[in-house]
Amino acid sequence: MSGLAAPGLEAKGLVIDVPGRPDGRAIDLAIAPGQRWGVLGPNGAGKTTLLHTLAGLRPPRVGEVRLDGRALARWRRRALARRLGVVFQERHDDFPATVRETALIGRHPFLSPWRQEGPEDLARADAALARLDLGHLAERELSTLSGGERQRVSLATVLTQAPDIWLADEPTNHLDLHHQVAAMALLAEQADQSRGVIMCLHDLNLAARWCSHLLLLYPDGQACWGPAEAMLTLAALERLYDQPLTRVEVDGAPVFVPVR
Ligand SMILES: Nc1ncnc2c1ncn2[C@@H]1O[C@H](COP(=O)(O)OP(=O)(O)OP(=O)(O)O)[C@@H](O)[C@H]1O
Repeated sequence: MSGLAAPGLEAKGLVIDVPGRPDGRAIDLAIAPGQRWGVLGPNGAGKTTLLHTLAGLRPPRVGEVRLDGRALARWRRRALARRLGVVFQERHDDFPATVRETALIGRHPFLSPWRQEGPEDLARADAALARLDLGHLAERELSTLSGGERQRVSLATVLTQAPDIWLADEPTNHLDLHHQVAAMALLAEQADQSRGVIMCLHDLNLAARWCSHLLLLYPDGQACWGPAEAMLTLAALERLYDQPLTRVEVDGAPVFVPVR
């Protein structure tokens, strides 16, 4: 399913629908194959709302989202589910399922209603679980996992799906340092395979290190976006978080440290 033809997923004059908030600035951007977009903003800025709107899970207030030039509203739900993969922030659906059964949900958009998963689907799920260091937990009930293990199952489920566009809501949530880097490396690898990636992040330094493009989302509906290096200015980030910062450089990449 890789090999997405440009322009990928596009926001056209998009205003997300955050109740009680002014429209602010309409968003116009394209998540092209190979790009790694990060969405930054304080709590409540609308990052999750934006991601869900881009995934077609909630309607925009104004404007539209297009995939391959066609409005999401004109896509069949199932066709969209094959192309867009969402890593949700926290899910506690908690209907009984093992880790492997959960990863296999990634194959559901590709199965006809009467068809069970086959050996190829199982192989994809097991490969994804192995990639996320979850092979030894494949038979475990999801409800027994730690927060970080659950987060890795969410990533493994979308990896099993292998969508053209990844929409990841805080993909490093609950992850230890090693697995944070592994998750970002996985998303970078997906982009390298001509997939589009957009992720909401709270960690400025992961964003600075791993994102090719950034969208800064302000709580009043204002927004700015562009190539990461152009967005990573001290003034813009301090205003975004209402927090004084210091900028240093490590291995040629900027690192932002909060000033106490
Ligand atoms: N159904 C709703 N009714 C009223 N307000 C809502 C509703 N859903 C979301 N909101 C509000 O919309 C705003 C944006 O929420 P959203 O979850 O998109 O923010 P976020 O940037 O992802 O935040 P966080 O960093 O805390 O995850 C928040 O202020 C939230 O309280």
